[in-house]
Amino acid sequence: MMLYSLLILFPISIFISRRMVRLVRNYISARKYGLPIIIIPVSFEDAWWIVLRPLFSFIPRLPFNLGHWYLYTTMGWTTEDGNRSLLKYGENFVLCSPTSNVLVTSEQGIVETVFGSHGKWAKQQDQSRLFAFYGENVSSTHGDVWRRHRKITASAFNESTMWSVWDEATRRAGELSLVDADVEGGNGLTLAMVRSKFDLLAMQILSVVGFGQNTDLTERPTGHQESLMECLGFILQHIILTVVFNSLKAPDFLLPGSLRRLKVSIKKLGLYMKESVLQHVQSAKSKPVHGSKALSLLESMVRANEASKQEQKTGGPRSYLSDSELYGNIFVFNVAGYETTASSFIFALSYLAAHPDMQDWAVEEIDRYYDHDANIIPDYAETYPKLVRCLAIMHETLRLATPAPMLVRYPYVPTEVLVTTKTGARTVTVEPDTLVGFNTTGAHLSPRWGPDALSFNPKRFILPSSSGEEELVVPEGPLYAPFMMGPRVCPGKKFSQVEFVAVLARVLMDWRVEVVRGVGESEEHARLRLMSVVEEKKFNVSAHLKRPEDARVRFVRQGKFGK
Ligand code: HEM
Repeated sequence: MMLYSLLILFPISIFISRRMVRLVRNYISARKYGLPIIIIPVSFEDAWWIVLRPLFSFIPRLPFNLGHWYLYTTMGWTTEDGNRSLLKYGENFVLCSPTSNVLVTSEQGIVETVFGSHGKWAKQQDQSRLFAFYGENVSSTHGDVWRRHRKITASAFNESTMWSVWDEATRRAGELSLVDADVEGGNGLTLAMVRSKFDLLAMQILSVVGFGQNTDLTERPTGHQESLMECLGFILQHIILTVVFNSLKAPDFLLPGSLRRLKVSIKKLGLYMKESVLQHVQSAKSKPVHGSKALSLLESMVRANEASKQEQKTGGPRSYLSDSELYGNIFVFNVAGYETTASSFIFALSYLAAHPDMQDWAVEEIDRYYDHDANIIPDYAETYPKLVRCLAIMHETLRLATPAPMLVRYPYVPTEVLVTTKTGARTVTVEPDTLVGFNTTGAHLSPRWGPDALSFNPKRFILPSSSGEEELVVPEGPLYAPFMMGPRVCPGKKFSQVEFVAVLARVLMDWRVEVVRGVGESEEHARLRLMSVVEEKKFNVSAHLKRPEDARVRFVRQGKFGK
């Protein structure tokens, strides 16, 4: 018995001692910044902790605030924290763990230095390569390789793509069924139900615009066991499971059903991508594109790639993408574009249900520019630029519920940054083993936004222009950066904005979204309750509600389209 205890306790004590030594070393190094230090015994960089963390969910409830560190041990902790740490510790502080130090910042100068340039600061390797299992891509690469990826992939996000996004999003949103059988009884839909409807919508739009697959959800081409949407959908909805278990080499019979299904979907999606790339390469070689024909992201990318191959200089560095890099990129477009946009829909609709005055304000704009014929899709170039209130609603939603709450970088070599501390500005050297984390949530909810920083007020982004028309004014820089800034700014920014505006405008033409009251509950109380549910967020690839079952909204037909 004694021997068994020793066999177990010995490695554990070695493990703990080594971590203690590293913690002390990192603490000494963190002190040089002159900033508040939060000591955390484990970090979001410890892969084993990510798996075990849920087992320790009791820690925050420990007495005397002993478990305050638990919050900071997950990548998206700022989603839960809101602006609390910023108010308590300031715009700069350090998370010190045995694994590394993270300099958390929302200070303009530091963010501009670190995220504004690509040369000296890199994305954290482990994180950026998570979704590279189909191939390296624009998100997983750095330096010259990244430049090659970015050049080819950027060509996919052109104005003709935006036309497709607009048309597809408007059409799909018009087909949405937002009533459930129980709505007659006045129960409406839980926010979880609404999310799953808009998740599906975002996925359908991506699969059409991304792959050019305008097929039924379940249509299976000859030789395929699953439709493209089925396997893409399954992977995207189980993305964490995919990342964790994709490399598992265990035989099928040892795996639970969901993992077996995942393996099949991963393989099938690979097959679909291979077929699509092959087909587009052949068509790029044989058929030039005429006029403004809208191409899918994949097709545009393949065509730009083929053009690059033609221009390749003998002996020069490779200027085009390999097939696996094409697969890697189209997959990462789907991962990056799906959760982020779907999450914006659910938060925006919840805010609008809780703020009927803002909904009226948006509908007033939509009424001005939309024909009341359901079959007419308004012209993208004519209409989209005018829907500034709808876009302001997206910006306000992304400010309050940003899907990318903390972005991290590390310097390739020891690099100096100017940091403001309680005693004034000082230049500090950031070592390559230290991360700089941009606390976007803190910046978005900072008191710099004024006394109503925590309120939903999309009007803050609108200014009347000299011509009397309303103009969208979005602050530039670290105060508001949901799409990031600098050279690695999100290439799908406009894609998601066009999609959001098209969907919101069409949904609000058809429906009015209202909060559902509990028995004997006042309207005012129901709205406050809805907002309390919306304020409790957690991070899981993007922002999610912690209790989406605890609030309901009802979509009431507006009948403007005579339905
Ligand atoms: C509300 C919607 C969206 C938000 C808030 C968002 C946000 C972001 C942010 C913050 C980054 C920078 C990440 C980093 O540097 O670590 C990023 C990168 C990226 N996004 Fe988006 N995104 C959205 C929609 C989309 C869409 C629709 C697509 C594609 C269809 C897309 C594709 C990408 C790609 C490929 C990157 C990596 C770019 C690079 O590293 O050079 N995103 N996005």
